[in-house]
Amino acid sequence: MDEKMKKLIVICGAPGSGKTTVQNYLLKKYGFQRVITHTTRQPRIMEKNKVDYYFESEDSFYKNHFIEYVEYAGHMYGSSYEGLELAFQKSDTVTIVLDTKGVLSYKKAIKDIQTLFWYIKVPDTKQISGRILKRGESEQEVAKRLTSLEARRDMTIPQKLVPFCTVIENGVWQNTKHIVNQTLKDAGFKV
Ligand SMILES: Nc1nc2c(ncn2[C@@H]2O[C@H](COP(=O)(O)OP(=O)(O)O)[C@@H](O)[C@H]2O)c(=O)[nH]1
Ligand SMILES: Nc1ncnc2c1ncn2[C@@H]1O[C@H](COP(=O)(O)OP(=O)(O)O)[C@@H](O)[C@H]1O
Repeated sequence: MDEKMKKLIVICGAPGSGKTTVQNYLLKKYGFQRVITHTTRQPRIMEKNKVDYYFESEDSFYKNHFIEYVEYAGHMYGSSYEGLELAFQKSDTVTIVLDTKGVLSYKKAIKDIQTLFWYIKVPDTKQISGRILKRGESEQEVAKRLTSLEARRDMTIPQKLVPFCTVIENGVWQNTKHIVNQTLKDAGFKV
């Protein structure tokens, strides 16, 4: 594929802010592909291996060729060169969900691809735990993730991301869809 055709949308934000919901909207409405990343955490009820993540053991995780990897709330997460390549084989625009630390590493590593960076923000953070609980996780699990150092860091946009990251407010979903469409349009995507 011509490198100039390739486009990447990097999505970050707090747990439960709607990163996956926004990504799924992009896949459904625009036919973009998602970059599947790797994790050592257990799959949630509806999650499937090789669709939502490559679910890895502590050993198999380190066998991948990572662009970057992080520890987040006690589990490992990493994005591989293979995952990115596979997504680009299927579409010239792909999206990836990362934590905010991974965004900085990714930005440094991937320089030849036109990239949009989005930080998903919930206007009222009190809504977050309610939204996550609807996803079917236990209250204990949700509490552990939300109180982690990484989740607290990602609850607001880190200063280093401000110069290049577009903040997408995810309050009422109907409005979010318009914001996403408009943001793509502003970036020169045909919508
Ligand atoms: N740096 C990095 N972060 C990742 C990767 N894959 C997922 N994440 C992030 O890891 C964090 C935890 O993800 P997850 O367990 O799915 O929880 P969620 O944010 O509540 O949906 C989120 O901030 C994801 O964006 C990766 O490959 N690299
Ligand atoms: N605008 C919204 N209004 C209400 N619920 C939402 C909205 N956006 C996402 N959700 C719900 O919030 C929960 C967390 O969203 P999700 O996309 O899984 O978050 P993340 O990937 O950031 O952890 C899901 O149950 C999802 O259906």
